Amino acid sequence: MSEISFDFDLIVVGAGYGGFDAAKHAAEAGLKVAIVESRDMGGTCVNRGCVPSKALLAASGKVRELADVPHLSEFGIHSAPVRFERKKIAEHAKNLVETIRKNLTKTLERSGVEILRGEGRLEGNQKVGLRETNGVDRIFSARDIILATGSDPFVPPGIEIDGRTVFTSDEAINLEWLPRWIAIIGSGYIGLEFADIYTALGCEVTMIEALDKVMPTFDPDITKIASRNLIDKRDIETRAGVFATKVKPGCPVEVELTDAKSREVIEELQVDAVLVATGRVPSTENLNLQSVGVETTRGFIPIDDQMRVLVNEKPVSNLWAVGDVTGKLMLAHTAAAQGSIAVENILGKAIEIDYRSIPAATFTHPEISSVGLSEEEAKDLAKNEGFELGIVRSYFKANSKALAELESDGIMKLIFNKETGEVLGAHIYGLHAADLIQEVSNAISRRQRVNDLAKEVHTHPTLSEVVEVAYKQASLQIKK
Ligand SMILES: Cc1cc2nc3c(=O)[nH]c(=O)nc-3n(C[C@H](O)[C@H](O)[C@H](O)COP(=O)(O)OP(=O)(O)OC[C@H]3O[C@@H](n4cnc5c(N)ncnc54)[C@H](O)[C@@H]3O)c2cc1C
Ligand SMILES: NC(=O)c1ccc[n+]([C@@H]2O[C@H](COP(=O)([O-])OP(=O)(O)OC[C@H]3O[C@@H](n4cnc5c(N)ncnc54)[C@H](O)[C@@H]3O)[C@@H](O)[C@H]2O)c1
Repeated sequence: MSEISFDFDLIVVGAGYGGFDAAKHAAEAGLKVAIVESRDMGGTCVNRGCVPSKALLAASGKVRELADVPHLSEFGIHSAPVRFERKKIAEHAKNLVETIRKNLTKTLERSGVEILRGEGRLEGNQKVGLRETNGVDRIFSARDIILATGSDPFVPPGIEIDGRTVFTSDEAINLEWLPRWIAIIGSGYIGLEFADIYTALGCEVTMIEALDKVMPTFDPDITKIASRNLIDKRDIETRAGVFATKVKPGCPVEVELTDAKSREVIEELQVDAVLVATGRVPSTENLNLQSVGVETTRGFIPIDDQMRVLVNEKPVSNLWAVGDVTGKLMLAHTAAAQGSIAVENILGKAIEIDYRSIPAATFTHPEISSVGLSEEEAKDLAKNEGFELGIVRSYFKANSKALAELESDGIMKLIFNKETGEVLGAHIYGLHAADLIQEVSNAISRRQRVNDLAKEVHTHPTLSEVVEVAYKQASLQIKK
Protein backbone atom coordinates (compact mmCIF):
# COMPACT_ATOMS: atom_id res chain seq x y z
CA MET A 1 0.00 0.00 0.00
CA SER A 2 1.52 3.34 -1.01
CA GLU A 3 1.65 6.11 1.61
CA ILE A 4 -0.36 9.27 0.87
CA SER A 5 1.97 12.21 0.41
CA PHE A 6 1.26 15.60 1.98
CA ASP A 7 2.74 19.07 1.41
CA PHE A 8 3.69 19.12 5.11
CA ASP A 9 3.72 16.70 8.03
CA LEU A 10 2.24 19.47 10.16
CA ILE A 11 0.63 22.86 9.53
CA VAL A 12 0.11 25.10 12.55
CA VAL A 13 -2.42 27.91 12.14
CA GLY A 14 -1.46 30.88 14.35
CA ALA A 15 2.02 31.88 15.52
CA GLY A 16 1.35 32.88 19.12
CA TYR A 17 3.02 31.06 22.02
CA GLY A 18 0.93 27.93 21.45
CA GLY A 19 1.67 27.74 17.72
CA PHE A 20 5.31 28.73 18.15
CA ASP A 21 6.02 26.00 20.70
CA ALA A 22 4.22 23.36 18.66
CA ALA A 23 5.98 24.28 15.38
CA LYS A 24 9.44 24.48 16.95
CA HIS A 25 9.03 21.22 18.85
CA ALA A 26 7.74 19.38 15.74
CA ALA A 27 10.52 20.71 13.48
CA GLU A 28 13.16 19.76 16.05
CA ALA A 29 11.68 16.25 16.05
CA GLY A 30 12.28 16.08 12.28
CA LEU A 31 8.79 16.85 10.93
CA LYS A 32 8.25 19.05 7.86
CA VAL A 33 6.38 21.98 9.39
CA ALA A 34 4.66 25.18 8.20
CA ILE A 35 3.16 27.89 10.40
CA VAL A 36 0.50 30.30 9.15
CA GLU A 37 0.26 33.80 10.63
CA SER A 38 -2.09 36.57 9.54
CA ARG A 39 -0.84 39.35 11.82
CA ASP A 40 2.34 39.57 13.95
CA MET A 41 4.69 36.65 14.67
CA GLY A 42 4.48 35.93 18.40
CA GLY A 43 0.74 36.59 18.70
CA THR A 44 -0.94 38.31 21.63
CA CYS A 45 1.65 37.56 24.32
CA VAL A 46 4.61 39.00 22.46
CA ASN A 47 2.92 41.88 20.65
CA ARG A 48 -0.10 42.95 22.70
CA GLY A 49 0.03 41.01 25.97
CA CYS A 50 2.58 39.65 28.44
CA VAL A 51 5.67 41.27 26.94
CA PRO A 52 4.64 44.93 26.53
CA SER A 53 2.48 44.91 29.68
CA LYS A 54 5.34 43.53 31.78
CA ALA A 55 7.70 46.14 30.31
CA LEU A 56 5.24 48.89 31.32
CA LEU A 57 4.83 47.31 34.77
CA ALA A 58 8.60 47.16 35.22
CA ALA A 59 9.05 50.85 34.43
CA SER A 60 5.98 52.11 36.29
CA GLY A 61 6.90 49.87 39.24
CA LYS A 62 10.22 51.68 39.54
CA VAL A 63 8.42 55.04 39.45
CA ARG A 64 6.07 53.82 42.21
CA GLU A 65 9.00 52.69 44.35
CA LEU A 66 10.97 55.92 43.93
CA ALA A 67 7.91 58.05 44.57
CA ASP A 68 6.97 56.18 47.75
CA VAL A 69 8.44 58.75 50.14
CA PRO A 70 7.11 57.19 53.40
CA HIS A 71 8.49 53.78 52.42
CA LEU A 72 11.90 55.11 51.43
CA SER A 73 12.17 57.28 54.52
CA GLU A 74 11.76 54.18 56.70
CA PHE A 75 15.15 53.14 55.30
CA GLY A 76 16.45 56.68 55.88
CA ILE A 77 16.46 57.37 52.14
CA HIS A 78 15.37 60.76 50.84
CA SER A 79 15.03 60.95 47.08
CA ALA A 80 14.33 63.90 44.85
CA PRO A 81 10.85 64.13 43.27
CA VAL A 82 10.63 61.48 40.56
CA ARG A 83 10.41 62.53 36.95
CA PHE A 84 9.66 60.17 34.11
CA GLU A 85 9.17 60.36 30.37
CA ARG A 86 6.01 58.60 29.24
CA LYS A 87 7.34 58.35 25.70
CA LYS A 88 10.50 56.56 26.79
CA ILE A 89 8.54 54.12 28.94
CA ALA A 90 6.35 53.38 25.90
CA GLU A 91 9.47 52.96 23.76
CA HIS A 92 10.94 50.48 26.24
CA ALA A 93 7.84 48.28 25.76
CA LYS A 94 7.88 48.72 21.98
CA ASN A 95 11.60 47.88 21.68
CA LEU A 96 11.23 44.80 23.84
CA VAL A 97 8.32 43.59 21.67
CA GLU A 98 10.41 44.03 18.52
CA THR A 99 13.41 42.19 19.98
CA ILE A 100 11.39 39.24 21.21
CA ARG A 101 9.34 39.04 18.00
CA LYS A 102 12.54 39.02 15.92
CA ASN A 103 14.21 36.37 18.10
CA LEU A 104 11.15 34.15 18.01
CA THR A 105 10.85 34.40 14.21
CA LYS A 106 14.57 33.58 13.79
CA THR A 107 14.26 30.60 16.12
CA LEU A 108 11.46 29.18 13.98
CA GLU A 109 13.34 29.79 10.75
CA ARG A 110 16.51 28.21 12.19
CA SER A 111 14.61 25.11 13.21
CA GLY A 112 13.39 24.76 9.61
CA VAL A 113 9.77 25.85 10.00
CA GLU A 114 8.28 27.41 6.84
CA ILE A 115 6.46 30.65 7.68
CA LEU A 116 3.37 31.27 5.55
CA ARG A 117 1.92 34.78 5.75
CA GLY A 118 -1.85 35.18 5.45
CA GLU A 119 -5.13 34.00 6.93
CA GLY A 120 -5.49 30.26 7.38
CA ARG A 121 -8.64 28.15 7.45
CA LEU A 122 -9.62 24.52 7.28
CA GLU A 123 -10.68 23.09 3.93
CA GLY A 124 -11.93 19.73 5.18
CA ASN A 125 -9.76 17.01 6.71
CA GLN A 126 -5.97 17.44 6.43
CA LYS A 127 -6.27 20.58 4.26
CA VAL A 128 -5.51 24.19 5.08
CA GLY A 129 -6.61 27.10 2.90
CA LEU A 130 -4.39 30.17 2.92
CA ARG A 131 -5.51 33.63 1.85
CA GLU A 132 -2.20 35.39 1.35
CA THR A 133 -1.83 39.09 2.11
CA ASN A 134 -1.68 39.79 -1.66
CA GLY A 135 -5.09 38.14 -2.11
CA VAL A 136 -3.81 34.87 -3.63
CA ASP A 137 -5.59 31.80 -2.29
CA ARG A 138 -3.73 28.50 -1.92
CA ILE A 139 -4.55 25.09 -0.47
CA PHE A 140 -1.99 22.92 1.34
CA SER A 141 -2.31 19.39 2.57
CA ALA A 142 -0.88 18.24 5.89
CA ARG A 143 -0.94 14.95 7.75
CA ASP A 144 -1.69 16.85 10.96
CA ILE A 145 -3.09 20.32 11.63
CA ILE A 146 -2.86 22.30 14.87
CA LEU A 147 -5.23 25.23 15.35
CA ALA A 148 -3.65 27.90 17.56
CA THR A 149 -5.49 31.06 16.57
CA GLY A 150 -5.72 32.54 20.08
CA SER A 151 -8.12 35.20 21.27
CA ASP A 152 -9.11 38.85 20.99
CA PRO A 153 -10.48 41.32 23.55
CA PHE A 154 -14.18 40.96 24.36
CA VAL A 155 -16.06 44.24 24.12
CA PRO A 156 -19.53 44.14 25.73
CA PRO A 157 -22.46 45.52 23.72
CA GLY A 158 -23.04 49.26 24.12
CA ILE A 159 -19.33 50.03 24.38
CA GLU A 160 -17.86 51.88 21.41
CA ILE A 161 -14.10 51.57 20.90
CA ASP A 162 -12.29 54.42 19.13
CA GLY A 163 -8.78 53.24 20.06
CA ARG A 164 -7.89 56.65 21.47
CA THR A 165 -10.24 57.55 24.33
CA VAL A 166 -11.97 54.18 24.65
CA PHE A 167 -9.67 51.24 24.11
CA THR A 168 -8.75 47.67 25.04
CA SER A 169 -5.38 46.27 26.12
CA ASP A 170 -4.47 46.08 22.39
CA GLU A 171 -4.06 49.88 22.44
CA ALA A 172 -3.30 50.41 26.16
CA ILE A 173 0.09 48.68 25.74
CA ASN A 174 1.17 51.60 23.49
CA LEU A 175 0.81 54.07 26.41
CA GLU A 176 0.13 56.83 23.91
CA TRP A 177 -1.03 59.28 26.58
CA LEU A 178 -1.74 59.42 30.28
CA PRO A 179 -5.36 60.33 31.03
CA ARG A 180 -5.92 62.31 34.21
CA TRP A 181 -8.91 60.11 35.04
CA ILE A 182 -9.45 56.68 33.52
CA ALA A 183 -12.27 54.21 34.08
CA ILE A 184 -11.21 50.57 33.85
CA ILE A 185 -14.04 48.16 33.14
CA GLY A 186 -13.25 44.77 34.68
CA SER A 187 -11.16 43.92 37.76
CA GLY A 188 -9.49 40.76 36.45
CA TYR A 189 -5.88 40.31 35.34
CA ILE A 190 -5.78 43.14 32.82
CA GLY A 191 -7.80 45.57 34.96
CA LEU A 192 -5.50 45.05 37.94
CA GLU A 193 -2.22 45.21 36.01
CA PHE A 194 -3.20 48.39 34.16
CA ALA A 195 -4.58 50.00 37.35
CA ASP A 196 -1.09 49.34 38.79
CA ILE A 197 0.57 51.00 35.77
CA TYR A 198 -1.77 54.01 35.59
CA THR A 199 -1.78 54.82 39.32
CA ALA A 200 2.03 54.56 39.48
CA LEU A 201 2.17 57.14 36.67
CA GLY A 202 -0.19 59.52 38.45
CA CYS A 203 -3.61 58.77 36.89
CA GLU A 204 -6.83 58.48 38.88
CA VAL A 205 -8.71 55.24 38.27
CA THR A 206 -12.34 54.21 38.63
CA MET A 207 -12.66 50.44 38.50
CA ILE A 208 -15.99 49.07 37.34
CA GLU A 209 -16.84 45.42 38.08
CA ALA A 210 -20.06 43.61 37.09
CA LEU A 211 -19.87 41.00 39.85
CA ASP A 212 -20.69 41.95 43.43
CA LYS A 213 -17.08 42.52 44.53
CA VAL A 214 -13.86 43.59 42.88
CA MET A 215 -11.32 40.87 42.00
CA PRO A 216 -14.08 38.23 41.92
CA THR A 217 -11.93 35.54 40.32
CA PHE A 218 -9.25 35.50 43.04
CA ASP A 219 -9.14 33.54 46.32
CA PRO A 220 -11.25 35.45 48.92
CA ASP A 221 -8.43 35.60 51.54
CA ILE A 222 -6.02 36.89 48.93
CA THR A 223 -8.58 39.39 47.62
CA LYS A 224 -9.08 40.80 51.12
CA ILE A 225 -5.45 41.76 51.65
CA ALA A 226 -4.60 42.40 47.99
CA SER A 227 -7.54 44.73 47.36
CA ARG A 228 -6.65 46.69 50.51
CA ASN A 229 -3.14 47.34 49.18
CA LEU A 230 -3.60 47.35 45.41
CA ILE A 231 -6.90 49.25 45.33
CA ASP A 232 -7.98 50.93 48.59
CA LYS A 233 -4.59 52.52 49.37
CA ARG A 234 -4.25 53.91 45.85
CA ASP A 235 -5.98 56.57 43.79
CA ILE A 236 -8.68 54.07 42.81
CA GLU A 237 -12.44 54.28 43.32
CA THR A 238 -14.45 51.14 42.80
CA ARG A 239 -17.96 50.36 41.63
CA ALA A 240 -18.89 46.70 42.06
CA GLY A 241 -22.18 45.07 41.03
CA VAL A 242 -22.54 47.43 38.06
CA PHE A 243 -22.28 47.03 34.31
CA ALA A 244 -20.94 49.69 32.03
CA THR A 245 -23.89 49.61 29.63
CA LYS A 246 -22.94 52.51 27.37
CA VAL A 247 -19.56 54.02 26.70
CA LYS A 248 -19.29 56.83 24.19
CA PRO A 249 -15.82 57.95 23.09
CA GLY A 250 -14.98 61.64 23.05
CA CYS A 251 -13.75 64.39 25.27
CA PRO A 252 -15.01 63.62 27.88
CA VAL A 253 -15.89 59.94 27.48
CA GLU A 254 -19.42 59.28 28.69
CA VAL A 255 -20.04 56.13 30.70
CA GLU A 256 -23.46 54.84 31.72
CA LEU A 257 -23.51 52.47 34.70
CA THR A 258 -26.36 50.04 35.30
CA ASP A 259 -27.01 48.16 38.53
CA ALA A 260 -26.39 44.44 37.89
CA LYS A 261 -29.39 43.38 40.01
CA SER A 262 -32.10 46.00 39.42
CA ARG A 263 -30.98 46.65 35.81
CA GLU A 264 -31.56 50.37 36.43
CA VAL A 265 -29.17 53.07 35.28
CA ILE A 266 -27.60 54.34 38.50
CA GLU A 267 -24.80 56.67 37.47
CA GLU A 268 -23.26 58.52 34.56
CA LEU A 269 -19.55 59.24 34.60
CA GLN A 270 -17.55 61.62 32.48
CA VAL A 271 -13.94 60.54 32.33
CA ASP A 272 -10.91 61.20 30.16
CA ALA A 273 -10.50 57.60 28.99
CA VAL A 274 -11.87 54.09 29.35
CA LEU A 275 -9.96 50.80 29.26
CA VAL A 276 -12.21 47.83 28.52
CA ALA A 277 -10.80 44.73 30.26
CA THR A 278 -13.78 42.39 30.33
CA GLY A 279 -12.24 39.13 29.16
CA ARG A 280 -11.31 37.66 25.79
CA VAL A 281 -13.09 35.80 23.01
CA PRO A 282 -11.60 33.00 20.88
CA SER A 283 -10.56 33.73 17.29
CA THR A 284 -12.47 30.98 15.48
CA GLU A 285 -14.93 32.87 13.28
CA ASN A 286 -13.04 32.51 9.99
CA LEU A 287 -11.54 29.06 10.54
CA ASN A 288 -14.24 27.22 8.55
CA LEU A 289 -14.56 24.67 11.36
CA GLN A 290 -17.83 23.47 9.89
CA SER A 291 -15.83 21.90 7.02
CA VAL A 292 -14.77 19.19 9.52
CA GLY A 293 -18.01 19.27 11.55
CA VAL A 294 -16.53 20.93 14.67
CA GLU A 295 -19.04 22.78 16.82
CA THR A 296 -17.62 25.37 19.18
CA THR A 297 -18.78 26.25 22.69
CA ARG A 298 -19.09 30.06 22.91
CA GLY A 299 -16.53 30.07 20.08
CA PHE A 300 -13.99 27.86 21.91
CA ILE A 301 -12.77 24.66 20.21
CA PRO A 302 -13.52 21.54 22.29
CA ILE A 303 -10.45 19.37 22.97
CA ASP A 304 -9.47 16.43 25.16
CA ASP A 305 -6.41 16.32 27.42
CA GLN A 306 -4.21 15.20 24.50
CA MET A 307 -5.26 18.35 22.56
CA ARG A 308 -7.30 16.34 20.04
CA VAL A 309 -10.23 18.33 18.63
CA LEU A 310 -13.57 16.76 19.55
CA VAL A 311 -16.72 16.34 17.49
CA ASN A 312 -19.62 14.94 19.51
CA GLU A 313 -17.06 14.24 22.25
CA LYS A 314 -15.01 12.00 19.93
CA PRO A 315 -11.56 12.99 18.64
CA VAL A 316 -11.22 13.96 14.98
CA SER A 317 -8.18 12.28 13.37
CA ASN A 318 -5.13 14.47 12.78
CA LEU A 319 -6.76 17.69 14.08
CA TRP A 320 -5.50 19.40 17.22
CA ALA A 321 -6.05 22.72 18.98
CA VAL A 322 -3.98 24.55 21.60
CA GLY A 323 -3.89 27.85 23.48
CA ASP A 324 -6.51 30.52 24.17
CA VAL A 325 -8.71 29.20 21.35
CA THR A 326 -9.43 26.15 23.55
CA GLY A 327 -10.53 28.35 26.49
CA LYS A 328 -8.68 26.37 29.18
CA LEU A 329 -6.33 28.57 31.23
CA MET A 330 -5.79 31.57 28.97
CA LEU A 331 -2.09 31.97 29.71
CA ALA A 332 1.00 31.98 27.51
CA HIS A 333 2.70 29.08 29.30
CA THR A 334 -0.50 27.00 29.10
CA ALA A 335 -0.59 27.59 25.33
CA ALA A 336 3.07 26.58 25.02
CA ALA A 337 2.59 23.47 27.17
CA GLN A 338 -0.46 22.46 25.13
CA GLY A 339 1.58 22.99 21.93
CA SER A 340 4.32 20.61 23.08
CA ILE A 341 1.79 18.04 24.26
CA ALA A 342 -0.06 18.11 20.92
CA VAL A 343 3.22 17.42 19.12
CA GLU A 344 4.19 14.61 21.52
CA ASN A 345 0.86 12.99 20.71
CA ILE A 346 1.39 13.51 16.97
CA LEU A 347 4.72 11.72 17.46
CA GLY A 348 2.84 8.78 18.92
CA LYS A 349 3.28 9.26 22.68
CA ALA A 350 -0.05 9.36 24.51
CA ILE A 351 0.61 12.31 26.82
CA GLU A 352 -2.02 14.30 28.73
CA ILE A 353 -1.85 17.79 30.17
CA ASP A 354 -2.02 18.40 33.92
CA TYR A 355 -3.94 21.68 34.26
CA ARG A 356 -3.83 21.45 38.06
CA SER A 357 -0.10 22.14 38.19
CA ILE A 358 -0.17 25.19 35.88
CA PRO A 359 0.51 28.38 37.87
CA ALA A 360 -0.89 31.85 37.17
CA ALA A 361 0.35 35.25 38.27
CA THR A 362 -0.80 38.86 38.20
CA PHE A 363 2.22 41.15 37.96
CA THR A 364 0.97 43.95 40.16
CA HIS A 365 3.21 45.49 42.87
CA PRO A 366 3.23 43.27 44.88
CA GLU A 367 2.20 40.25 42.83
CA ILE A 368 -0.61 37.73 43.17
CA SER A 369 -0.22 34.09 42.18
CA SER A 370 -2.01 30.80 42.38
CA VAL A 371 -1.81 27.18 41.35
CA GLY A 372 -4.10 24.17 41.60
CA LEU A 373 -7.49 24.13 43.23
CA SER A 374 -9.34 27.04 44.76
CA GLU A 375 -10.61 26.52 48.31
CA GLU A 376 -14.11 25.95 46.95
CA GLU A 377 -12.97 23.37 44.38
CA ALA A 378 -10.87 21.61 47.02
CA LYS A 379 -13.85 21.46 49.40
CA ASP A 380 -15.96 19.85 46.66
CA LEU A 381 -13.19 17.35 45.88
CA ALA A 382 -12.78 16.48 49.58
CA LYS A 383 -16.53 15.94 49.89
CA ASN A 384 -16.75 13.79 46.75
CA GLU A 385 -13.68 11.72 47.53
CA GLY A 386 -14.33 11.59 51.29
CA PHE A 387 -11.08 13.01 52.67
CA GLU A 388 -10.39 15.72 55.21
CA LEU A 389 -9.12 19.00 53.76
CA GLY A 390 -6.27 20.94 55.30
CA ILE A 391 -5.68 24.69 54.90
CA VAL A 392 -2.78 26.62 56.41
CA ARG A 393 -1.71 30.23 56.08
CA SER A 394 1.82 31.54 56.18
CA TYR A 395 2.54 35.27 56.53
CA PHE A 396 5.22 37.47 55.03
CA LYS A 397 5.35 39.49 58.26
CA ALA A 398 7.16 36.52 59.86
CA ASN A 399 9.73 36.38 57.04
CA SER A 400 13.14 38.02 57.60
CA LYS A 401 13.72 38.89 53.94
CA ALA A 402 10.31 40.54 53.57
CA LEU A 403 10.93 42.47 56.81
CA ALA A 404 14.35 43.59 55.58
CA GLU A 405 12.71 44.88 52.40
CA LEU A 406 9.99 46.58 54.50
CA GLU A 407 7.47 44.71 52.34
CA SER A 408 5.90 42.32 54.80
CA ASP A 409 2.25 42.64 53.79
CA GLY A 410 1.65 39.24 52.26
CA ILE A 411 0.02 35.88 52.74
CA MET A 412 0.27 32.37 51.38
CA LYS A 413 -2.58 29.91 51.67
CA LEU A 414 -1.78 26.23 51.16
CA ILE A 415 -4.50 23.67 50.50
CA PHE A 416 -3.75 19.98 51.00
CA ASN A 417 -5.20 16.56 51.67
CA LYS A 418 -4.86 15.85 55.41
CA GLU A 419 -4.89 12.11 54.91
CA THR A 420 -2.32 11.68 52.14
CA GLY A 421 -0.49 15.00 52.54
CA GLU A 422 -0.85 15.74 48.81
CA VAL A 423 -0.63 19.41 47.88
CA LEU A 424 -3.83 20.51 46.10
CA GLY A 425 -3.43 24.25 45.63
CA ALA A 426 -1.77 27.46 46.77
CA HIS A 427 -2.59 31.15 46.60
CA ILE A 428 -0.07 33.88 47.32
CA TYR A 429 -0.15 37.66 47.61
CA GLY A 430 3.11 39.42 48.37
CA LEU A 431 6.57 40.36 47.17
CA HIS A 432 7.67 38.08 44.28
CA ALA A 433 4.58 35.89 44.57
CA ALA A 434 4.91 35.04 40.86
CA ASP A 435 8.29 33.39 41.47
CA LEU A 436 7.29 31.78 44.77
CA ILE A 437 4.37 29.87 43.25
CA GLN A 438 6.66 27.84 40.98
CA GLU A 439 7.89 25.70 43.87
CA VAL A 440 4.33 24.68 44.73
CA SER A 441 3.50 24.15 41.07
CA ASN A 442 6.39 21.66 40.80
CA ALA A 443 5.20 19.88 43.95
CA ILE A 444 1.67 19.57 42.54
CA SER A 445 3.01 18.33 39.22
CA ARG A 446 4.92 15.57 41.06
CA ARG A 447 1.95 14.92 43.38
CA GLN A 448 4.25 15.47 46.36
CA ARG A 449 3.22 15.32 50.01
CA VAL A 450 3.70 18.14 52.50
CA ASN A 451 5.41 15.72 54.94
CA ASP A 452 8.25 15.26 52.42
CA LEU A 453 8.28 18.88 51.26
CA ALA A 454 8.59 20.09 54.86
CA LYS A 455 12.00 18.38 55.10
CA GLU A 456 13.46 20.32 52.15
CA VAL A 457 15.92 23.01 53.24
CA HIS A 458 15.31 26.57 52.00
CA THR A 459 17.91 29.33 51.78
CA HIS A 460 17.86 31.85 54.62
CA PRO A 461 16.90 34.64 54.41
CA THR A 462 14.70 34.31 51.34
CA LEU A 463 11.03 34.73 50.59
CA SER A 464 10.94 31.02 49.76
CA GLU A 465 10.82 30.43 53.52
CA VAL A 466 7.19 31.61 53.38
CA VAL A 467 6.52 28.41 51.40
CA GLU A 468 8.70 26.33 53.74
CA VAL A 469 6.72 27.56 56.77
CA ALA A 470 3.44 26.64 55.06
CA TYR A 471 4.72 23.11 54.29
CA LYS A 472 5.94 22.70 57.89
CA GLN A 473 2.61 23.85 59.38
CA ALA A 474 0.73 21.55 57.02
CA SER A 475 2.91 18.53 57.83
CA LEU A 476 1.96 18.85 61.51
CA GLN A 477 -1.67 18.26 60.54
CA ILE A 478 -1.15 15.08 58.54
CA LYS A 479 -2.87 12.10 60.08
CA LYS A 480 -0.28 9.51 60.94
C1 LIG B 1 -2.61 42.57 28.18
C2 LIG B 1 -2.33 41.09 28.33
C3 LIG B 1 -1.35 40.66 29.21
C4 LIG B 1 -1.09 39.30 29.35
N1 LIG B 1 -0.13 38.92 30.24
C5 LIG B 1 0.14 37.61 30.40
C6 LIG B 1 1.16 37.19 31.29
O1 LIG B 1 1.82 38.00 31.95
N2 LIG B 1 1.42 35.87 31.41
C7 LIG B 1 0.71 34.94 30.69
O2 LIG B 1 0.96 33.75 30.84
N3 LIG B 1 -0.28 35.31 29.83
C8 LIG B 1 -0.56 36.62 29.67
N4 LIG B 1 -1.53 37.01 28.78
C9 LIG B 1 -2.27 35.96 28.04
C10 LIG B 1 -1.44 35.48 26.83
O3 LIG B 1 -1.11 36.58 26.02
C11 LIG B 1 -2.25 34.46 26.03
O4 LIG B 1 -2.70 33.44 26.88
C12 LIG B 1 -1.40 33.86 24.92
O5 LIG B 1 -0.98 34.86 24.04
C13 LIG B 1 -2.18 32.79 24.16
O6 LIG B 1 -1.39 32.28 23.14
P1 LIG B 1 -2.03 31.59 21.85
O7 LIG B 1 -0.89 31.05 21.08
O8 LIG B 1 -3.10 30.67 22.25
O9 LIG B 1 -2.76 32.76 21.06
P2 LIG B 1 -2.31 34.19 20.55
O10 LIG B 1 -1.12 34.68 21.26
O11 LIG B 1 -3.53 35.03 20.55
O12 LIG B 1 -1.83 33.91 19.05
C14 LIG B 1 -2.69 33.51 18.06
C15 LIG B 1 -2.13 33.95 16.73
O13 LIG B 1 -2.94 33.42 15.70
C16 LIG B 1 -3.08 34.37 14.66
N5 LIG B 1 -4.28 34.04 13.90
C17 LIG B 1 -5.58 34.11 14.32
N6 LIG B 1 -6.41 33.65 13.34
C18 LIG B 1 -5.61 33.29 12.31
C19 LIG B 1 -5.86 32.74 11.03
N7 LIG B 1 -7.08 32.44 10.64
N8 LIG B 1 -4.80 32.50 10.22
C20 LIG B 1 -3.54 32.79 10.61
N9 LIG B 1 -3.24 33.31 11.82
C21 LIG B 1 -4.26 33.54 12.65
C22 LIG B 1 -3.17 35.69 15.42
O14 LIG B 1 -2.82 36.76 14.56
C23 LIG B 1 -2.15 35.46 16.53
O15 LIG B 1 -0.87 35.90 16.14
C24 LIG B 1 -1.82 38.35 28.60
C25 LIG B 1 -2.79 38.79 27.69
C26 LIG B 1 -3.05 40.13 27.55
C27 LIG B 1 -4.09 40.57 26.57
N1 LIG C 1 -0.58 38.09 34.22
C1 LIG C 1 -1.29 37.32 33.41
O1 LIG C 1 -1.10 36.12 33.32
C2 LIG C 1 -2.33 37.93 32.55
C3 LIG C 1 -2.40 39.31 32.39
C4 LIG C 1 -3.40 39.85 31.59
C5 LIG C 1 -4.28 39.00 30.93
N2 LIG C 1 -4.18 37.66 31.10
C6 LIG C 1 -5.13 36.76 30.43
O2 LIG C 1 -6.04 37.51 29.64
C7 LIG C 1 -7.37 37.14 29.94
C8 LIG C 1 -8.25 38.34 29.87
O3 LIG C 1 -8.01 39.23 30.97
P1 LIG C 1 -9.17 40.17 31.49
O4 LIG C 1 -8.67 40.90 32.68
O5 LIG C 1 -9.75 40.92 30.34
O6 LIG C 1 -10.29 39.12 31.89
P2 LIG C 1 -10.69 38.45 33.29
O7 LIG C 1 -11.61 37.36 32.95
O8 LIG C 1 -9.49 38.17 34.13
O9 LIG C 1 -11.49 39.62 34.05
C9 LIG C 1 -12.59 40.26 33.47
C10 LIG C 1 -13.40 40.93 34.56
O10 LIG C 1 -14.33 41.78 33.93
C11 LIG C 1 -15.60 41.64 34.57
N3 LIG C 1 -16.63 42.02 33.58
C12 LIG C 1 -17.01 41.33 32.47
N4 LIG C 1 -17.94 42.03 31.79
C13 LIG C 1 -18.14 43.19 32.46
C14 LIG C 1 -18.96 44.36 32.24
N5 LIG C 1 -19.76 44.46 31.20
N6 LIG C 1 -18.89 45.38 33.12
C15 LIG C 1 -18.06 45.30 34.21
N7 LIG C 1 -17.26 44.22 34.46
C16 LIG C 1 -17.29 43.18 33.60
C17 LIG C 1 -15.63 40.18 34.98
O11 LIG C 1 -16.54 39.94 36.02
C18 LIG C 1 -14.18 39.95 35.43
O12 LIG C 1 -13.97 40.26 36.78
C19 LIG C 1 -7.34 36.52 31.32
O13 LIG C 1 -8.25 35.44 31.37
C20 LIG C 1 -5.94 36.04 31.49
O14 LIG C 1 -5.90 34.66 31.26
C21 LIG C 1 -3.23 37.13 31.90
